Amino acid sequence: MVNYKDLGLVNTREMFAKAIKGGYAIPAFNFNNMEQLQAIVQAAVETKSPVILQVSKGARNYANQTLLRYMAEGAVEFAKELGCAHPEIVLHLDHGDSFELCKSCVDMGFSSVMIDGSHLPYDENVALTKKVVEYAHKYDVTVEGELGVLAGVEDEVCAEHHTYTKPEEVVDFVTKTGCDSLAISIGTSHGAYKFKPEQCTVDPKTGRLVPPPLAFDVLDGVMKELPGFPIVLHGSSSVPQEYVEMINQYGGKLDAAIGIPEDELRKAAKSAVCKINIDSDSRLAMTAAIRKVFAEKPAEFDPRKYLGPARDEMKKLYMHKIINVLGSNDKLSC
Ligand SMILES: O=C(CO)COP(=O)(O)O
Ligand SMILES: O=C[C@H](O)COP(=O)(O)O
Ligand SMILES: [Zn+2]
Ligand SMILES: [Zn+2]
Repeated sequence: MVNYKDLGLVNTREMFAKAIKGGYAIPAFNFNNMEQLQAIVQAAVETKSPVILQVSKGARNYANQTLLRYMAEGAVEFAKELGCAHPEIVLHLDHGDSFELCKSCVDMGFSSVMIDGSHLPYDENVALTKKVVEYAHKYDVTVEGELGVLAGVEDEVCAEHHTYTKPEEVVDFVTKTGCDSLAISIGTSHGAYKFKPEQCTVDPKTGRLVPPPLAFDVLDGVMKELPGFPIVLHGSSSVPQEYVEMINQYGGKLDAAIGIPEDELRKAAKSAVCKINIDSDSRLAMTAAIRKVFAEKPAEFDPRKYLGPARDEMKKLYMHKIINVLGSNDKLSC
């Protein structure tokens, strides 16, 4: 049993309270490998931003949960070496799907866990979330629950349509479970194909596709029911078209990849939305940079020569999100 406090990590409680008050959102970036983690920490330190490091089930299968935990512990020391004496780093389980998984993360030093019972019948979601909260709170680990279902593939379940969160359920859910934050469904979804082209209009200036707006009325309804309660948005990559074009230019094939416009995320970040999840954009930045090196320097075979540029591109992306979209920069004294 390791407690996250001994690893220099923090939970989300104060972080979220400050973010809601300050009208910004904390970036929750997924990581699966060293280069992503380095880029996240470098970006957070350079912008003086708190940050949430997210580990998904896929990441655990790919990189091993224990190794990722030690990497996150190393991230705290790395941030200090980079000049931030008091970094605020959360190690969070993304889309936990069982009590046992959440418990094992709490026991190995995660400071925050998500229990995603959103695909279960309401009462089962309540019971499972409550059980995780009761365990996690014993160790001061914060818990994210979820109500409403995102369209697309989520937690190995595929939903064709969004089921928006019902504002009339949120007070009951939060009261019964005791969760610390709530992920909601308002039209975002996971991955790089969030909208079909036929759902979009065309911007006459750029010729690019503009997706339908998020259901801000649902978010407003939730905030009215739960004033000041921390809300989380999953599936919030914006799928920068520069990266899609770069990938396609250098031999990739991404057709009609469309994300959430950054203006909508900016608007959400100013509200009670205090955690915004971004994974796909980092994958796109990494892939674009690697493809460029492969295309331009076909004789290169030292991984550092393409993973290095990929790391730089991801860092640029993370800094952009922090400074220009979420507004979480300059929140640490360091
Ligand atoms: O929600 C996410 C992780 O939980 C990531 O969403 P994206 O696929 O939009 O990056
Ligand atoms: O929720 C989805 C995250 O982007 C994690 O994705 P993953 O399961 O492929 O690691
Ligand atoms: Zn879910
Ligand atoms: Zn998610």
